[in-house]
Amino acid sequence: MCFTDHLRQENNDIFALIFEHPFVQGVGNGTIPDKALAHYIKADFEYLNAFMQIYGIALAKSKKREDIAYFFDQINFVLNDEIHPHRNFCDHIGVKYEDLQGHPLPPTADHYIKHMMYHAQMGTSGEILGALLPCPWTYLEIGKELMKQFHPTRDHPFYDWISFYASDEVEKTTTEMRSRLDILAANASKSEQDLISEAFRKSCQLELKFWEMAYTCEEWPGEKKVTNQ
Ligand SMILES: Cc1ncc(C[n+]2csc(CCO)c2C)c(N)n1
Repeated sequence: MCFTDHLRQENNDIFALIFEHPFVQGVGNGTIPDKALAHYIKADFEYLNAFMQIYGIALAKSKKREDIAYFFDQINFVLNDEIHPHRNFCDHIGVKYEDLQGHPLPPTADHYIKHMMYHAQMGTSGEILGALLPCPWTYLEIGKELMKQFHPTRDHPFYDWISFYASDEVEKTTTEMRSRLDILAANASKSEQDLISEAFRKSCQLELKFWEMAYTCEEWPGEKKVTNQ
């Protein structure tokens, strides 16, 4: 068993909770309150900006041309392809994408991006990938799980969202990140491997909490608005 197989096995409890979360099940059966969809897109637009910045930090720390090219391609993917599933949600609720951009991150999304930023700034390359991997991996499995459970056809309201995440491109992104992490972990000490596992598990848990944040329209308490600083 390779390192990332172990990670997947150790976090099976969280993957299972994600698949059965009411937001994720609501994507499958086409019923999610509009409010929750809007809350999700607002937070996810900012999350994807942060994700690209983290790839940028990883790129800046890369020495080999091939690694630079890898992070560059991943930024390009998030920038130009990840907008399609967002547009699917926007079209469904009849809201312009632009109106859901530039909003402050709710607490859970704020915590998640700061967790990834921490590993990007303070950790090894393995730790960075450990913190990033649950992002494509949980979404790929959600896409496949919803395909299996609901067999959506083109007339399903979230057909584009589900088929995007169940696609070969997202599979390729996940497989490539896994193989890169497997190589780094194979050359890492036991204590570094433990740090990678810890970063991976927290990101899985924060993925689950992100769905909950969107479903409950989580906000910061109090009257004064916060910013994304
Ligand atoms: C909270 C949250 N987690 C994961 C994704 C999915 N996702 C984000 S970036 C990316 C590509 C990675 O190279 C994928 C698959 C999302 N949209 N929002």
